[in-house]
Amino acid sequence: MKKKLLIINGPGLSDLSNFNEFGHDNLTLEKVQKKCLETCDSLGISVDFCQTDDQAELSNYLLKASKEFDALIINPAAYSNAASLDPDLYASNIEAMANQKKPVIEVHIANIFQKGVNINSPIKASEGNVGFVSGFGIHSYDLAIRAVNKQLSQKS
Ligand SMILES: O=C1C[C@@](O)(C(=O)O)C[C@@H](O)[C@@H]1O
Repeated sequence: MKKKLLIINGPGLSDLSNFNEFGHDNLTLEKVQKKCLETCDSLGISVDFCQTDDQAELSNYLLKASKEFDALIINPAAYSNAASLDPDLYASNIEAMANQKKPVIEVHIANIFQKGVNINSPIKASEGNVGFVSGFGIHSYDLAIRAVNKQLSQKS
């Protein structure tokens, strides 16, 4: 049976035009989605790709991830530094995945540690299997999918 991957995109990511100034020209979420679907297809992974600006919806997706999916890739976007996000809610769902040894990768289009980028901090989880890819534009997602695929194939 095909492994199931959920890719969640957080608030603001429906419009990627502000990435032009970081050299990721003309990037759109549709292009990112297309690339992800192609990569998953070539690796034999089934994928759901979603975006939300709403915290409640995001936590529903996270709950779904740990119950119904084998792996999660998440771009938390503004939530990685927003004071409004409940960090326990976020961390507990991520850890629910990690506790089941399901790979989780946080991705960012931009390098969030780059000078001039607002201060962000990556997911903090106590379990292993949580990775991080940042700064490679559309390729951040591609790299994350390939890493997830490796981890999933080592498990089976
Ligand atoms: O919304 C975003 C996008 C982002 O997550 C990225 O993909 O590069 C980086 C964050 O700093 C920013 O708040």
